[in-house]
Amino acid sequence: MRFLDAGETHGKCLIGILEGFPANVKINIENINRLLELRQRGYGRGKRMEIEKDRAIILSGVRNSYTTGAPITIMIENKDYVNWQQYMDPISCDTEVKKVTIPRPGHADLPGCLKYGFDDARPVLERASARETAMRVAIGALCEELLRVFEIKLYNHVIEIGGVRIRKEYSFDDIGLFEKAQDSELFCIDREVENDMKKVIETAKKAGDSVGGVAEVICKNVPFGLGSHVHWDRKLDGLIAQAVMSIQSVKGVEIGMGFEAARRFGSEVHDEIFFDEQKGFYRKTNNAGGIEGGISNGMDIVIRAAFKPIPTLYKPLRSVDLQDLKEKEAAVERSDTCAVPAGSVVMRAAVAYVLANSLIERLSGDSLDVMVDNYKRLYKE
Ligand SMILES: Cc1cc2nc3c(=O)[nH]c(=O)nc-3n(C[C@H](O)[C@H](O)[C@H](O)COP(=O)(O)O)c2cc1C
Ligand SMILES: C=C(O[C@@H]1CC(C(=O)O)=C[C@@H](OP(=O)(O)O)[C@H]1O)C(=O)O
Repeated sequence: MRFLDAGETHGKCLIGILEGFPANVKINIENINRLLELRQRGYGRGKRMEIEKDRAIILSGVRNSYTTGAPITIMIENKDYVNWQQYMDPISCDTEVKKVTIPRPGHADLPGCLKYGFDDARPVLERASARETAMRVAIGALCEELLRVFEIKLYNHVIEIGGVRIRKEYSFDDIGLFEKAQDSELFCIDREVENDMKKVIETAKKAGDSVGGVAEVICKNVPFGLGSHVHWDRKLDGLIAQAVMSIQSVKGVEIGMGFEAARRFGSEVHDEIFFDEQKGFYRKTNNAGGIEGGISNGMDIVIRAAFKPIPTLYKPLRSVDLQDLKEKEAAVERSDTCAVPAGSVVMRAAVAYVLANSLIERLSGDSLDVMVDNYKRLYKE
């Protein structure tokens, strides 16, 4: 598969085209809209989320709720466009009014202007904005529709915000815990700690500051054999890392034990191999996070990402005006204070896309029936 998404944060809409998705997969549009709604939630979001009500409008590639194998086009409307058309209309608009000439440290403003030769960061931030992640979530949700047929399920939750970390020890088998986390304001399994996380966000907001954090995605029931050890660009861990790292504000990606493995002895890290007539090969631990040698090993795939704090600060950092090269306070745009919960949903979508793509490759699927047959042959016989 491949997908392309387009659209500016204050433009008319977002468009995504997903090509190579197999035919005959039943799509429940409500599942897609539910993930879109989850992405909009999360304590610490700004005023924009009060304007938008993201809904996926499918324009092609699906007929009577079944995919046809043709490219799937999705549109998500930007409700804020009515307030921006005079500054964003593709053919004729006022480009003098919404100029951003003092780049925000940490955003794409300065490198974007330098690279594209602009003295106004408006065209840069319009596309760099994480508004675009709404489409990535719609695409990922579509991929989850395929993964669900093979009982592969993904869960996202937040484990740390601004240095406040969940205290709870949890098992990846406790699915109820992760499902319940979706009902909380920060997608957190530890309600007590969640209050402390909210306090950190409040403190940042009052100070005109921002906070980041860490989110985790757990993928259950992933069959062995996705990805490959043979080429660098087919390694599942590499593909996941790229997809997750490309999310706005992600600065670190871990799989399984991640960075902690670098501090331990091999005997404390590697998951010993056992065999049982019923279960086949199995492990008692999953420090590898479900991937060895770039190939899924049949255990849960566990990914964590570190999100840096939001770059727009209401109490701005120092910057330099692109017009007169004088030191000034960075520009302030309407902004979130913390986007880690939303980021966890985007992360889940990014991983869903990679897993669906690898599954299609593995089960050589132009249509779902072929994939199901191949799945049975490989995993059930
Ligand atoms: C869901 C989400 C919402 C975000 N909201 C904002 C925001 O309101 N203001 C802001 O300055 N950055 C926001 N960001 C982060 C910027 O988009 C991001 O820092 C910027 O595009 C630069 O990319 P980089 O952080 O990957 O270097 C958000 C990120 C995510 C994932
Ligand atoms: C629009 C979304 O997030 C936006 C991401 C974003 C940024 O700079 O990344 C800046 C803000 O944009 P605005 O100035 O329009 O409020 C966020 O609201 C969204 O997540 O759907």
